Amino acid sequence: MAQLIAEGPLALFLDFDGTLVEIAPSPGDIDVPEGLADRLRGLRDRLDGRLALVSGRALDDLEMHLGPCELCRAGSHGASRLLHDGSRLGEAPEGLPDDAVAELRAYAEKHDLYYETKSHGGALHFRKSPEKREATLAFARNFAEGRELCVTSGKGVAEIVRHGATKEAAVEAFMAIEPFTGTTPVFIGDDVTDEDGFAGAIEFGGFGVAVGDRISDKARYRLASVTAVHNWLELE
Ligand SMILES: O=P(O)(O)OC[C@H]1O[C@H](O[C@H]2O[C@H](CO)[C@@H](O)[C@H](O)[C@H]2O)[C@H](O)[C@@H](O)[C@@H]1O
Repeated sequence: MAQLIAEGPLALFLDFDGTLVEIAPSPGDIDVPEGLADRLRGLRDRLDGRLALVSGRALDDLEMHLGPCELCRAGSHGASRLLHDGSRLGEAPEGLPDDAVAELRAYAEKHDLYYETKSHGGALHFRKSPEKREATLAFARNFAEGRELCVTSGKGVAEIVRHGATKEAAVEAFMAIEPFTGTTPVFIGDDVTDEDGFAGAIEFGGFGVAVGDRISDKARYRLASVTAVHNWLELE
Protein backbone atom coordinates (compact mmCIF):
# COMPACT_ATOMS: atom_id res chain seq x y z
CA MET A 1 0.00 0.00 0.00
CA ALA A 2 2.66 2.49 1.03
CA GLN A 3 4.57 1.80 -2.21
CA LEU A 4 1.44 2.14 -4.37
CA ILE A 5 0.38 5.34 -2.65
CA ALA A 6 3.88 6.74 -3.17
CA GLU A 7 3.78 5.87 -6.90
CA GLY A 8 0.80 8.12 -7.62
CA PRO A 9 -2.74 8.94 -6.57
CA LEU A 10 -4.64 5.74 -5.88
CA ALA A 11 -8.38 5.12 -5.50
CA LEU A 12 -9.54 2.05 -3.59
CA PHE A 13 -12.80 0.18 -4.18
CA LEU A 14 -13.56 -2.46 -1.58
CA ASP A 15 -16.10 -5.24 -1.66
CA PHE A 16 -17.59 -6.14 1.73
CA ASP A 17 -18.65 -9.80 2.29
CA GLY A 18 -15.74 -12.17 1.77
CA THR A 19 -13.28 -9.26 1.47
CA LEU A 20 -13.59 -7.09 4.59
CA VAL A 21 -15.65 -9.59 6.62
CA GLU A 22 -15.61 -13.38 6.61
CA ILE A 23 -18.46 -15.26 4.91
CA ALA A 24 -21.00 -16.51 7.47
CA PRO A 25 -23.80 -19.11 7.26
CA SER A 26 -26.40 -16.44 6.57
CA PRO A 27 -26.31 -12.69 5.79
CA GLY A 28 -27.23 -11.58 9.31
CA ASP A 29 -24.57 -13.75 10.99
CA ILE A 30 -21.46 -11.86 9.85
CA ASP A 31 -18.94 -10.87 12.46
CA VAL A 32 -17.76 -7.33 11.73
CA PRO A 33 -14.34 -6.72 13.33
CA GLU A 34 -14.59 -4.11 16.06
CA GLY A 35 -13.57 -0.65 14.92
CA LEU A 36 -13.67 -1.59 11.22
CA ALA A 37 -15.51 1.61 10.21
CA ASP A 38 -12.98 3.73 12.14
CA ARG A 39 -10.07 1.98 10.46
CA LEU A 40 -11.67 2.39 7.03
CA ARG A 41 -12.09 6.11 7.73
CA GLY A 42 -8.37 6.22 8.58
CA LEU A 43 -7.57 4.60 5.24
CA ARG A 44 -9.94 7.01 3.46
CA ASP A 45 -8.05 9.94 4.99
CA ARG A 46 -4.73 8.41 3.95
CA LEU A 47 -6.09 8.31 0.38
CA ASP A 48 -7.43 11.87 0.54
CA GLY A 49 -11.01 10.59 0.35
CA ARG A 50 -10.54 8.17 -2.55
CA LEU A 51 -12.04 5.07 -0.94
CA ALA A 52 -15.43 3.55 -1.71
CA LEU A 53 -17.19 0.43 -0.47
CA VAL A 54 -18.96 -1.45 -3.28
CA SER A 55 -21.26 -4.15 -1.96
CA GLY A 56 -24.05 -6.41 -3.13
CA ARG A 57 -25.90 -5.57 0.06
CA ALA A 58 -28.45 -2.79 0.23
CA LEU A 59 -26.86 0.33 1.73
CA ASP A 60 -29.05 0.38 4.85
CA ASP A 61 -28.08 -3.24 5.50
CA LEU A 62 -24.40 -2.37 5.06
CA GLU A 63 -24.69 0.50 7.54
CA MET A 64 -26.63 -1.64 10.00
CA HIS A 65 -23.52 -3.83 10.22
CA LEU A 66 -20.84 -1.15 9.94
CA GLY A 67 -22.52 1.74 11.73
CA PRO A 68 -22.63 5.27 10.28
CA CYS A 69 -19.57 5.05 8.09
CA GLU A 70 -19.02 8.43 6.40
CA LEU A 71 -17.43 6.67 3.45
CA CYS A 72 -18.30 6.78 -0.23
CA ARG A 73 -20.34 3.67 -0.80
CA ALA A 74 -22.33 1.77 -3.40
CA GLY A 75 -24.85 -0.88 -2.40
CA SER A 76 -27.22 -3.17 -4.26
CA HIS A 77 -24.36 -4.28 -6.56
CA GLY A 78 -23.60 -0.70 -7.54
CA ALA A 79 -27.17 0.49 -8.16
CA SER A 80 -27.35 2.79 -5.13
CA ARG A 81 -24.52 5.22 -4.43
CA LEU A 82 -23.81 7.71 -1.68
CA LEU A 83 -20.94 10.08 -1.09
CA HIS A 84 -19.16 10.20 2.28
CA ASP A 85 -21.51 12.96 3.52
CA GLY A 86 -24.61 10.89 2.70
CA SER A 87 -25.56 12.80 -0.44
CA ARG A 88 -26.70 10.66 -3.36
CA LEU A 89 -24.64 10.04 -6.49
CA GLY A 90 -27.04 9.15 -9.33
CA GLU A 91 -30.55 7.75 -9.12
CA ALA A 92 -32.07 5.91 -6.18
CA PRO A 93 -32.53 2.17 -6.81
CA GLU A 94 -35.94 0.86 -7.73
CA GLY A 95 -37.31 -2.15 -5.86
CA LEU A 96 -39.20 -5.05 -7.42
CA PRO A 97 -43.00 -4.86 -7.75
CA ASP A 98 -44.93 -6.34 -4.80
CA ASP A 99 -46.26 -9.30 -6.80
CA ALA A 100 -42.73 -10.24 -7.87
CA VAL A 101 -41.49 -10.08 -4.27
CA ALA A 102 -44.45 -12.21 -3.15
CA GLU A 103 -43.59 -14.84 -5.77
CA LEU A 104 -39.92 -14.92 -4.76
CA ARG A 105 -40.83 -15.19 -1.08
CA ALA A 106 -43.24 -18.02 -1.80
CA TYR A 107 -40.53 -19.90 -3.73
CA ALA A 108 -38.07 -19.39 -0.87
CA GLU A 109 -40.57 -20.60 1.69
CA LYS A 110 -41.54 -23.65 -0.33
CA HIS A 111 -37.90 -24.68 -0.89
CA ASP A 112 -36.62 -23.72 2.54
CA LEU A 113 -34.32 -20.95 1.28
CA TYR A 114 -33.62 -17.61 2.91
CA TYR A 115 -35.08 -14.66 0.99
CA GLU A 116 -33.26 -11.33 1.34
CA THR A 117 -35.10 -8.17 0.26
CA LYS A 118 -32.89 -5.70 -1.59
CA SER A 119 -33.65 -2.12 -2.50
CA HIS A 120 -33.11 -3.04 -6.17
CA GLY A 121 -34.12 -6.70 -6.31
CA GLY A 122 -34.08 -9.83 -4.20
CA ALA A 123 -31.77 -12.67 -3.24
CA LEU A 124 -32.47 -16.38 -2.81
CA HIS A 125 -29.86 -17.84 -0.45
CA PHE A 126 -29.12 -21.57 -0.73
CA ARG A 127 -25.85 -21.68 1.29
CA LYS A 128 -27.42 -24.11 3.79
CA SER A 129 -28.57 -26.46 0.95
CA PRO A 130 -25.89 -26.31 -1.77
CA GLU A 131 -27.63 -29.14 -3.65
CA LYS A 132 -30.39 -26.62 -4.45
CA ARG A 133 -28.02 -24.38 -6.41
CA GLU A 134 -28.95 -25.44 -9.96
CA ALA A 135 -32.69 -25.52 -9.32
CA THR A 136 -32.60 -22.11 -7.62
CA LEU A 137 -30.58 -20.54 -10.43
CA ALA A 138 -32.90 -22.08 -13.05
CA PHE A 139 -35.94 -20.69 -11.22
CA ALA A 140 -34.30 -17.25 -10.90
CA ARG A 141 -33.38 -17.13 -14.61
CA ASN A 142 -36.87 -18.16 -15.62
CA PHE A 143 -38.34 -15.60 -13.22
CA ALA A 144 -36.15 -12.79 -14.57
CA GLU A 145 -36.90 -13.61 -18.21
CA GLY A 146 -39.63 -11.38 -19.54
CA ARG A 147 -39.55 -9.08 -16.50
CA GLU A 148 -36.64 -6.99 -17.73
CA LEU A 149 -34.58 -8.29 -14.85
CA CYS A 150 -31.38 -10.32 -14.78
CA VAL A 151 -29.72 -12.84 -12.48
CA THR A 152 -26.35 -12.72 -10.81
CA SER A 153 -24.97 -15.65 -8.88
CA GLY A 154 -22.71 -15.33 -5.89
CA LYS A 155 -21.51 -17.45 -2.99
CA GLY A 156 -24.56 -19.53 -2.07
CA VAL A 157 -26.96 -17.03 -3.58
CA ALA A 158 -28.98 -16.31 -6.73
CA GLU A 159 -29.89 -12.64 -7.05
CA ILE A 160 -32.55 -11.08 -9.20
CA VAL A 161 -31.42 -7.56 -10.09
CA ARG A 162 -32.30 -4.77 -12.46
CA HIS A 163 -30.19 -4.34 -15.57
CA GLY A 164 -27.28 -1.97 -15.05
CA ALA A 165 -26.86 -2.80 -11.35
CA THR A 166 -23.17 -3.66 -11.63
CA LYS A 167 -20.04 -2.91 -9.70
CA GLU A 168 -18.48 -1.65 -12.96
CA ALA A 169 -21.17 1.05 -13.13
CA ALA A 170 -20.35 2.02 -9.54
CA VAL A 171 -16.63 2.37 -10.31
CA GLU A 172 -17.47 4.47 -13.40
CA ALA A 173 -19.77 6.74 -11.36
CA PHE A 174 -17.14 7.44 -8.69
CA MET A 175 -14.27 7.78 -11.18
CA ALA A 176 -16.24 10.53 -12.92
CA ILE A 177 -16.11 12.80 -9.87
CA GLU A 178 -13.55 14.40 -7.55
CA PRO A 179 -11.50 13.25 -5.70
CA PHE A 180 -11.48 9.95 -7.68
CA THR A 181 -11.16 11.25 -11.22
CA GLY A 182 -7.72 10.98 -12.85
CA THR A 183 -6.39 8.54 -10.23
CA THR A 184 -5.55 4.83 -10.50
CA PRO A 185 -8.36 2.59 -9.25
CA VAL A 186 -7.75 -0.69 -7.44
CA PHE A 187 -10.76 -2.94 -6.84
CA ILE A 188 -10.54 -5.72 -4.24
CA GLY A 189 -13.19 -8.44 -4.13
CA ASP A 190 -13.82 -12.16 -3.74
CA ASP A 191 -16.92 -13.04 -5.74
CA VAL A 192 -18.30 -13.31 -9.28
CA THR A 193 -19.91 -9.86 -9.21
CA ASP A 194 -16.52 -8.35 -8.32
CA GLU A 195 -15.30 -9.27 -11.82
CA ASP A 196 -17.36 -6.27 -12.98
CA GLY A 197 -15.55 -4.14 -10.43
CA PHE A 198 -12.20 -5.40 -11.75
CA ALA A 199 -13.35 -4.48 -15.28
CA GLY A 200 -14.21 -0.98 -14.04
CA ALA A 201 -10.77 -0.57 -12.47
CA ILE A 202 -9.03 -1.79 -15.66
CA GLU A 203 -11.10 0.66 -17.74
CA PHE A 204 -9.50 3.54 -15.81
CA GLY A 205 -5.94 2.18 -15.96
CA GLY A 206 -6.03 0.32 -12.67
CA PHE A 207 -6.37 -3.34 -11.70
CA GLY A 208 -8.28 -5.89 -9.68
CA VAL A 209 -7.19 -7.93 -6.68
CA ALA A 210 -9.03 -11.23 -6.15
CA VAL A 211 -9.53 -12.52 -2.62
CA GLY A 212 -9.48 -16.22 -1.73
CA ASP A 213 -9.48 -19.30 -3.96
CA ARG A 214 -11.96 -18.36 -6.66
CA ILE A 215 -10.35 -18.30 -10.10
CA SER A 216 -10.67 -14.77 -11.47
CA ASP A 217 -10.72 -13.91 -15.17
CA LYS A 218 -9.69 -10.31 -14.69
CA ALA A 219 -7.78 -9.76 -11.44
CA ARG A 220 -4.06 -9.03 -11.73
CA TYR A 221 -3.20 -9.98 -8.15
CA ARG A 222 -4.53 -12.18 -5.40
CA LEU A 223 -4.81 -11.93 -1.64
CA ALA A 224 -5.39 -15.24 0.11
CA SER A 225 -7.99 -14.28 2.69
CA VAL A 226 -9.92 -11.58 4.53
CA THR A 227 -7.03 -11.42 7.02
CA ALA A 228 -4.59 -10.87 4.14
CA VAL A 229 -6.78 -8.00 2.90
CA HIS A 230 -6.73 -6.37 6.35
CA ASN A 231 -2.96 -6.81 6.55
CA TRP A 232 -2.33 -5.41 3.07
CA LEU A 233 -4.58 -2.42 3.73
CA GLU A 234 -2.89 -1.97 7.11
CA LEU A 235 -6.31 -2.08 8.78
CA GLU A 236 -5.00 -4.13 11.72
O1 LIG B 1 -20.71 -7.67 -2.74
P1 LIG B 1 -20.61 -8.16 -1.33
O2 LIG B 1 -20.43 -7.08 -0.33
O3 LIG B 1 -19.59 -9.25 -1.20
O4 LIG B 1 -22.02 -8.82 -1.04
C1 LIG B 1 -22.37 -10.05 -1.70
C2 LIG B 1 -23.54 -10.65 -0.99
O5 LIG B 1 -23.14 -10.74 0.38
C3 LIG B 1 -24.11 -11.30 1.26
O6 LIG B 1 -24.26 -12.67 0.96
C4 LIG B 1 -23.04 -13.40 1.06
O7 LIG B 1 -22.54 -13.29 2.41
C5 LIG B 1 -23.38 -13.90 3.41
C6 LIG B 1 -22.72 -13.64 4.75
O8 LIG B 1 -21.41 -14.08 4.77
C7 LIG B 1 -23.49 -15.40 3.08
O9 LIG B 1 -24.30 -16.05 4.06
C8 LIG B 1 -24.09 -15.59 1.68
O10 LIG B 1 -24.08 -16.97 1.33
C9 LIG B 1 -23.24 -14.84 0.66
O11 LIG B 1 -23.86 -14.87 -0.63
C10 LIG B 1 -25.41 -10.57 1.18
O12 LIG B 1 -26.39 -11.24 1.91
C11 LIG B 1 -25.88 -10.37 -0.26
O13 LIG B 1 -26.97 -9.48 -0.25
C12 LIG B 1 -24.76 -9.76 -1.06
O14 LIG B 1 -25.18 -9.60 -2.41
